[in-house]
Amino acid sequence: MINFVSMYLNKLTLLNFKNYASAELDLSPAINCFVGDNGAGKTNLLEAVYYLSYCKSCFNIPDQQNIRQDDHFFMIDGVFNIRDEEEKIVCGVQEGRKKKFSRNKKEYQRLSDHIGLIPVVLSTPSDTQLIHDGSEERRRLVNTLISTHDRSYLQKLIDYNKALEQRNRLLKTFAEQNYWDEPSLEMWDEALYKNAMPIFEARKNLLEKLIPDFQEYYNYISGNQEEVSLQYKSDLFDGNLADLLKQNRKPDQLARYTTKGIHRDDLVFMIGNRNVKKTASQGQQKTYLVSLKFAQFDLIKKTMNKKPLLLLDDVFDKLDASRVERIISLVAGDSFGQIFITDANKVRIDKVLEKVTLDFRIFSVANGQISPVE
Ligand SMILES: Nc1ncnc2c1ncn2[C@@H]1O[C@H](COP(=O)(O)OP(=O)(O)OP(=O)(O)O)[C@@H](O)[C@H]1O
Repeated sequence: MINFVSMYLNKLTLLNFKNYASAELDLSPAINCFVGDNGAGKTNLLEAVYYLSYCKSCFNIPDQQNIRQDDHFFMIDGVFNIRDEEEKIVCGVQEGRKKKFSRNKKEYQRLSDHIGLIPVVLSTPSDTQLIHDGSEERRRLVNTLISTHDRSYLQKLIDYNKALEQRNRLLKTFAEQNYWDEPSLEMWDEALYKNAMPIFEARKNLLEKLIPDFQEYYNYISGNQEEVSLQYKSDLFDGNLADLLKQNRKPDQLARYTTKGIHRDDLVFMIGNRNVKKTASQGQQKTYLVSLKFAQFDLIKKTMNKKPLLLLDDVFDKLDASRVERIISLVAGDSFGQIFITDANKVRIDKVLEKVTLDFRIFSVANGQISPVE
């Protein structure tokens, strides 16, 4: 049996963070539920926990915008229990100053040194962007997942993107000035295909691990109602990039950009033989995305030997009662660690928790005030 590193957030203190002037929470090591009306500040609490893990907002909101309106700084203070030791993580942002991030009062010189200490997985309604937005969103997910355990991956991606930018610039110049210079193009080809192959292999490996777990979760949550698939699409399945670039000189010349490569990679989300984006119901889309997050959770758990904190924002909305029940039976089992759940529907949360045997705490959230529900 694997012994995962024990890890949970014991106490969370906020000062001037979003709609919280000040708040202090003593948390359960198992399940924590935040209930309250729309706009009360439930998601803001999950965002604060996310900050303590990734040193930034989960919604790409600039730090300064998270300072409470009319205030000049915010502070998020988390007391964790990691391997039975107390660890204090503090994030402070002051207007016009560099963000400060510390562990046990020692300030980090590089925020990247902190990433990985406390992994979290967040499921939020805005995950639907993965389905509805362009392929860049889906590549970002894959890149984030790989870079959590492969530090060299991001550098290869940066090098690839730099070469791609230069090559595209060259193709544009050729077209505008009506000439063609094969050797200077070949120089960038080499930088592209050298980096493309390991990136392609890393993505292929990741998806080979992720897809079976994802399908298993989807089947379980949906009660085996639908068959799902997730497919990795890449030009590199058609041959190596060196050959593809050579074969596509003419299309590149006409398009004025590089038409083949891993910058075009995508994930195809299907239920049965239908594309999720076009035909899946909101509940099916939700099930798809939540299953993907759970598979992501398993992957991080296996690679880092830690159970990430699981943040479930409004996860039950749009799901029928049996799907809700199966999700809760999953997260309240042994496989998961500390969980944070938000819901605007208190009745649903009470019902969901009826069968839970783990320790849980419910907090009522209203206008940036939090109170434990006895
Ligand atoms: N910098 C800020 N200063 C003050 N208030 C802010 C700031 N940023 C966001 N808010 C407020 O936080 C509230 C949104 O909180 P949050 O998204 O956590 O709500 P919620 O309880 O999750 O709602 P829902 O159920 O609709 O998802 C809004 O009222 C918003 O105005």
